[in-house]
Amino acid sequence: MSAMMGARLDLAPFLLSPSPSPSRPSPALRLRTSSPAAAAARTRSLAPRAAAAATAVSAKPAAAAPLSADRSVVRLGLPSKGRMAELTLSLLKSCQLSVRQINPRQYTADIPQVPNLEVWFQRPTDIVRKLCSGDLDLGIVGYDIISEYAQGNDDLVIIHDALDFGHCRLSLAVPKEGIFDSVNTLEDLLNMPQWSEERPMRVVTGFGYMGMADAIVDLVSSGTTLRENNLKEIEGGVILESQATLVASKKSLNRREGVLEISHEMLERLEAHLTASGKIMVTANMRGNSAEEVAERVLSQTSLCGLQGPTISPVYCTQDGNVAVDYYAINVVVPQKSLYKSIQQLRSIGGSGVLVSKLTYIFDEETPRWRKLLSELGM
Ligand SMILES: Nc1ncnc2c1ncn2[C@@H]1O[C@H](COP(=O)(O)OP(=O)(O)OP(=O)(O)O)[C@@H](O)[C@H]1O
Ligand SMILES: O=P(O)(O)OC[C@H]1O[C@H](OP(=O)(O)OP(=O)(O)O)[C@H](O)[C@@H]1O
Ligand SMILES: [Mg+2]
Repeated sequence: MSAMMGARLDLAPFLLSPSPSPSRPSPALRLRTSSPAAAAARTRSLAPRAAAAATAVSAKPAAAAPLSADRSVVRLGLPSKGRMAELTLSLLKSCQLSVRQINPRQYTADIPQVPNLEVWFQRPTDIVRKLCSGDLDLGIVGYDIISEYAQGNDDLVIIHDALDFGHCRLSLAVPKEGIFDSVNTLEDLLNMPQWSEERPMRVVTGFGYMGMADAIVDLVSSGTTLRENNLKEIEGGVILESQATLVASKKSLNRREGVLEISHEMLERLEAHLTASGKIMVTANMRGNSAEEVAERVLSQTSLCGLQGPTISPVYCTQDGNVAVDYYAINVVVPQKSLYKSIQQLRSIGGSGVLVSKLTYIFDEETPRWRKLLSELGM
C-alpha cells in the first residue's frame, strides 16, 4: 500500500464517510456528492455527465455473500472498457498471461497459461461489486474504485498495490481566478471569509462550471482536464493517490480451491515483470589479476553495484597450450536511465566489449507481498 499511504487525507472524513467526525474542526465545507465516479462524470460536456454522475453515486457494494459452491472455476474480473482495459491486457501479456477471447462479443475469456481460470470483462465498479458478492474471486481495478465501492467490506484484500499503470489522484480543485485567485493551499481555501454556517463551501463533482459549486473533486492525472477548464489543484487537496491493483476476495482465497495458487502465480509473474521493467543487463570484459581485484574496481563505481552486487566470472583462454585467465566478464543490472553513466564508468576502469540487453523478468526470492497476503489471511 506504499503508494497509497502517501495520500493526504485531511479531507477524507468529509469526502469518504457519510458524516464528518464530530471531533474534527468544522471548516465550513459541505460535500454534495463524494463519488470519484461522479467526479469523473463532469467537465467537457456537462449535462449528460451530470445524469451519469447521479446514477453512479447511488451505487453501493453488495453485501458479502456466502461462497457459492456451484462452481469450481476461478474467476478473474478485468476492466471491460476505458483506459484500464487495454493496459490491463498488455500488462498480463507482458507476464506471459495473455488473455484469449474467442468471441470479442462475449464477456468471458480465458488465459491458456492458467487452467481453471475464467476471465470476466466488467466495468471497474462491477468488478468490486462482484468480488464482494462472490461472483468474482480476483480482479484488477484502480485503487480509487476499491476505496469508493468497497468501503466497510473487509472481505477484499489487495494482493498487489502498485501495478504501475492507471496512475491518478483524487484531488480537490478550485477555479483559477476570481475569489480564488490567491487560494493555493487547503488552508487558504478553508480560511476564506466567504464560508459560514449559513453559506458553507460547496464541493460538488458534476457542476463545477455552472456556478453551483465553489470547488470540485475529481480524478487528475496529467492535469490537462483541469487546465482546460480553468481550474487548479491546491496544496493539501489530494485526497487519495491511485493506480491499478490486483485485488481478491479473502473468502475465495481461503475457501475456493485454486484461488490461492493462481494468486501466487499471478503475483510472482507480475512482480518479476514489474521488477525488471526499466532495468538492463550490462556485460563487459575487463583485464585483471583476480576476480576480487576486478570486483574492487567495479564496486568503486556508483552506477555498477547491481541488484546484489556485480557478478564477475573468469574468461578462460589458452596460452601456449595452457588454460589461462586474463579477462573477467562482468554482469551488472542497472536502471535503464543510468545506461550511459554505467558505460562511462565501466570504460573508466578498463571495461571493453560492452553488451547491453533488456531484462524481461527478475524473479527474486519470495516476494514480501506474498508474505503479507498470507499474514492478512491468517496463514
Ligand atoms: N486520467 C486518468 N489517467 C490515468 N488513470 C485514470 C484516469 N482517470 C481515471 N483513471 C483510472 O482508470 C480507472 C478507470 O477509468 P476510465 O475512465 O478508464 O473508466 P471509466 O471512467 O469507468 O469509463 P468511462 O470514463 O468511459 O465511463 C479509474 O478508476 C482510475 O483508477
Ligand atoms: O488530468 P487528466 O490527464 O486530464 O485526466 C483527468 C481526467 O481523466 C478522467 O476522465 P476520463 O478521461 O476518464 O473521462 P470521463 O470523464 O469520461 O471518465 C478524469 O475524470 C478526469 O476528467
Ligand atoms: Mg473515466
